[in-house]
Amino acid sequence: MPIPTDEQRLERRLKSQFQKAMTQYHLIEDGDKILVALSGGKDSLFLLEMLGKRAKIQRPHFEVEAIHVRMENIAYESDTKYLEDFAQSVGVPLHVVTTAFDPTVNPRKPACFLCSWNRRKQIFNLAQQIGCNKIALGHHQDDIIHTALMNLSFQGHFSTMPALLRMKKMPLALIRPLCLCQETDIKTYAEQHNYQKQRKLCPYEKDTKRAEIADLYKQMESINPEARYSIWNALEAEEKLIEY
Ligand SMILES: Nc1ncnc2c1ncn2[C@@H]1O[C@H](COP(=O)(O)OP(=O)(O)OP(=O)(O)O)[C@@H](O)[C@H]1O
Repeated sequence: MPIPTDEQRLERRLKSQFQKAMTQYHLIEDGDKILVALSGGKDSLFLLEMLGKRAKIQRPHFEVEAIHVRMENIAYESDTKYLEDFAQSVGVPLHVVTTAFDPTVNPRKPACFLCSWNRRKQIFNLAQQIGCNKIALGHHQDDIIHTALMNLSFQGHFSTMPALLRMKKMPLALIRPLCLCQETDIKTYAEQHNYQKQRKLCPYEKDTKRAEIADLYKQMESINPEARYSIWNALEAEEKLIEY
């Protein structure tokens, strides 16, 4: 048997982590209709590719559509044509929705909050309109760990963005199928597969606290290369990864 190349090993690892997340956190069931939230970044592109390809396999049988939300008043240059072609190449219909928000209406709410609130609203509305029961987001394991450290440092509780979150007020669940994948692996995969980078020009984007926490986490990993697994096991043990 030929020895697999680094590229093949990476692809196998990512696929098996994706598969493991699906079963371990009960992310996908037969008959699901999933709406992938596609920002155009490497993570949600990779998520779309994985779900699009997985949907072609017999069991579980599920359908996939995607949404990309464009914020009219933010100079976030997403190449819509590229996203449409990408979605088509993995056999997923893409909905492009354009919206806007007024940052002056409620000056006490930061622009980032208003922007993401509006984006979420569009995603939830479309999911319900087209009969989706799940929304898939492109957060990976590093995002989930950073959020846990943020909540611990600033909110005074141990919690994070769960892999599966069933909404209480509507028949919808949020899923994060990349929750076991590491950011560096997705980045390398995206480079190997020539994913096109989207240019972000958001004037409001300066979440310095999150960037500082990401640096802190790097330091933790340099002290203990197993820190990732330790934090993840703690989240598992405290049942923070599935919310019914
Ligand atoms: N404009 C958008 N349209 C649709 N979904 C979005 C949009 N922006 C973000 N999302 C969803 O929210 C997730 C987290 O958003 P975030 O801004 O942290 O990601 P990103 O760094 O822009 O891109 P990505 O996570 O895709 O690499 C994305 O992975 C995606 O699923």
